[in-house]
Amino acid sequence: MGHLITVATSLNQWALDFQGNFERILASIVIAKNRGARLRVGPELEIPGYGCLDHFLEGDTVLHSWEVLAKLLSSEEAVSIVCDIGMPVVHKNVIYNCRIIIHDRKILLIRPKMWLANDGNYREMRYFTPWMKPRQWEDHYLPRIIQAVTKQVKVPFGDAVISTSDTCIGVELCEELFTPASPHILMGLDGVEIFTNSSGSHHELRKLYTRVELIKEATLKLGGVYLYANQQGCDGDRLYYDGCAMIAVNGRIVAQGSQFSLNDVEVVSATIDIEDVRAHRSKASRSMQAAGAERYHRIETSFALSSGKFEIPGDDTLALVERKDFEVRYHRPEEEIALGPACWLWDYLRRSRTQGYFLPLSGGIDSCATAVIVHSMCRLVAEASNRGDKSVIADARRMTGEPEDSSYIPSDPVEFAGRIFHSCYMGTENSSLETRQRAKDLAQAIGSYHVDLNMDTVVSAVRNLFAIVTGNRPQFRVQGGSGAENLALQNIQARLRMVISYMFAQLLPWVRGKNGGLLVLGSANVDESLRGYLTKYDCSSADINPIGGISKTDLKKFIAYGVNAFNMPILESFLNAVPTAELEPITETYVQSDEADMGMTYDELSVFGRLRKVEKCGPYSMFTKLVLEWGSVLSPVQIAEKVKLFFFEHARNRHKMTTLTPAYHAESYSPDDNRFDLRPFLYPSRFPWQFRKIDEVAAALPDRSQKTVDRKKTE
Ligand SMILES: Nc1ncnc2c1ncn2[C@@H]1O[C@H](COP(=O)(O)OP(=O)(O)OC[C@H]2O[C@@H]([n+]3cccc(C(=O)O)c3)[C@H](O)[C@@H]2O)[C@@H](O)[C@H]1O
Ligand SMILES: Nc1ncnc2c1ncn2[C@@H]1O[C@H](COP(=O)(O)OP(=O)(O)OP(=O)(O)O)[C@@H](O)[C@H]1O
Ligand SMILES: NC(=O)CC[C@H](N)C(=O)O
Repeated sequence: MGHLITVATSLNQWALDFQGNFERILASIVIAKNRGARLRVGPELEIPGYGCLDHFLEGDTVLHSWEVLAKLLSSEEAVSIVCDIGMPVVHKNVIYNCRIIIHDRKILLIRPKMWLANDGNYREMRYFTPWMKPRQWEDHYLPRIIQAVTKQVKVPFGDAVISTSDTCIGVELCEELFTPASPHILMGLDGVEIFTNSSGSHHELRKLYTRVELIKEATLKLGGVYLYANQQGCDGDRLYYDGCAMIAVNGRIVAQGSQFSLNDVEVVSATIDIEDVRAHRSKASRSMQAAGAERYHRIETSFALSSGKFEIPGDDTLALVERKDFEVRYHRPEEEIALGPACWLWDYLRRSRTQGYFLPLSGGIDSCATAVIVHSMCRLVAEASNRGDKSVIADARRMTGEPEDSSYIPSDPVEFAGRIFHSCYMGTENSSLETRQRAKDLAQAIGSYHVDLNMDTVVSAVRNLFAIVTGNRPQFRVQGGSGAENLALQNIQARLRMVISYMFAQLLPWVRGKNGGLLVLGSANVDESLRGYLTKYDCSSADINPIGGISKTDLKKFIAYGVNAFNMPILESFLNAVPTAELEPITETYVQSDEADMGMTYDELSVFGRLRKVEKCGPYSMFTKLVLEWGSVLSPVQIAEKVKLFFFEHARNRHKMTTLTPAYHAESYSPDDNRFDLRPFLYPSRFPWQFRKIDEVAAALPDRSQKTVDRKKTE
């Protein structure tokens, strides 16, 4: 038998955008056929989009999905190729997450998902029921709109495989690859040689390694071809699906698509010799297991994926012949921050049909990181436009108010930023020249339309109003005011910045002679949110936040990376600056620093954050873990004090998380998503029971910190 040309796709689907989703699926089929492929695999639930969430419970979503499938089945494009397409199907009144395998205007098989994703962001059990009958199938009676096209009344529904005249294809859905007893194992032992995997898998920093290892492992022991398709882009929520379609053969990745890209449709192909799979499987131990394996029902078809005779691939496909030396590309976490949130911001902007972004730019690290991510977005737009990407150019023209047929091409990221990105420094008498200048310099390097204003009159107006109404004039601490007065005077500055931001975001396009409005960007990072070190309804309240799921430690590394990657020396000065909110008057003896104010360093805060979110520690288990981690530098009693402070602040400020801005989901934990982080927001924040236990254990433990320091001194 000859070579097989196989493809896997990444599609930028959008939940409930049936028209757009249909067009992208069709475009991917056309590209696959042009490459000579006879099997096309698409992402999970690609017809309605993976992220429909509770809309999966609406009959409309299933109805419109069938309508789209009917159009695909009747299209010329989808003839002479096997297509594996995803949508929800109601079978005997139960909703399943399905793959529909079609060929030449017929449905061959509907394969429901058997192991659903239900952790963290995944809530498939809320909408779907898993298929509970392994290796069994039954008749599914088709809706009449499909019967009219396929002339079939009923089709097989269940856990079966497809037998072509040259090989056997088995279907796997996303999470099924992640389970210990994946379906591909039994299917492979029963002679399935090609596995398709249709995924709706989202980006988290450093996650690609897991996915790649699982795909390699799936075919290393078993032998086989694995076609991995995934959604790509922001489909209407915090998640960014990070594409990276892949093809693996016998434990090696032989083709890989982009992880982050502005492409709407990407098709990854490889030409494979199926004999390699057979050779890989000729092992006695594997044969013993295969001989005793349970059988799968085969849906028999007479078409073939290969030509049936040996032939040298043509010049156009030769380049795709599986390469033994292919190396998987991984991005460093800093690059992931530069690219993932940037692509997400682009999809959000074009899909919301707004005219750009507005960012309160303070001269500090967090809003700087947000600005650099917008810069990265502008670079991606310029690269795509310079490559001639029509859809990116059309979107850019629309959002900048250029006519559709104008000659405008956003080929320069700085010029483009000048049109769609607006930054604003909102100074008060407490602001320093340094932060103001840093904000200005950064805005200049990025090209944003920058506003530098003073808002003291606004702050004084509110302060005066309060004094007139109550007869009391609050003072800062350095002026003799109480803690409550000091805090209220700080918070009003921070909170007024939010109000001013929305005014400017709404009207800056008008000032510049354009229509529409801007989206306000927030820049509270995950650690500060967990600790509650922010003012409720200050600039942490915005429309969307690209860095809300990212820790301060990772953001600092990202800015350091940006110095060279984006050729921006100005970023150095952000890294070297002492973080301060500049909300209080500075005197010769009093300089406010965030770390002193918080009672912990940002590095310590990131460790608390990791233990709280990833390792799911309560106060006591965090204390015991940190005694092991920090015991050589801090005494158990010192660690106990820090842990108690963190939990006290976390609990006391938890109410702020109920109003945090929706943020790009970057780690396994999203502080802002209240569907995701189900916890109360009124806590006994002094945790008397828990803290007493920590104190008792800390007092009884030996202090090893001093000994280590002494030993170091003598070394
Ligand atoms: N249990 C509860 N449930 C629901 N709501 C509750 C609540 N307790 C207070 N509240 C509400 O929350 C308000 C208090 O919260 P909030 O107004 O945020 O004020 P608060 O947390 O008291 O102060 C803000 C903190 O953030 C710090 N900050 C501000 C700005 C920038 C930076 C920085 O450098 O990054 C730091 C500032 O130094 C201070 O420590 C109360 O007035 C009340 O309205
Ligand atoms: N002077 C300012 N001008 C414009 N925006 C500001 C100013 N000060 C604060 N902001 C906005 O409020 C947010 C929170 O301010 P805060 O002082 O708490 O800094 P932060 O959380 O450490 O962030 P950053 O590192 O950006 O300063 C900032 O990220 C910024 O968007
Ligand atoms: N849609 C799914 O089944 C995704 C689940 C899988 N664990 C992932 O993160 O990719």
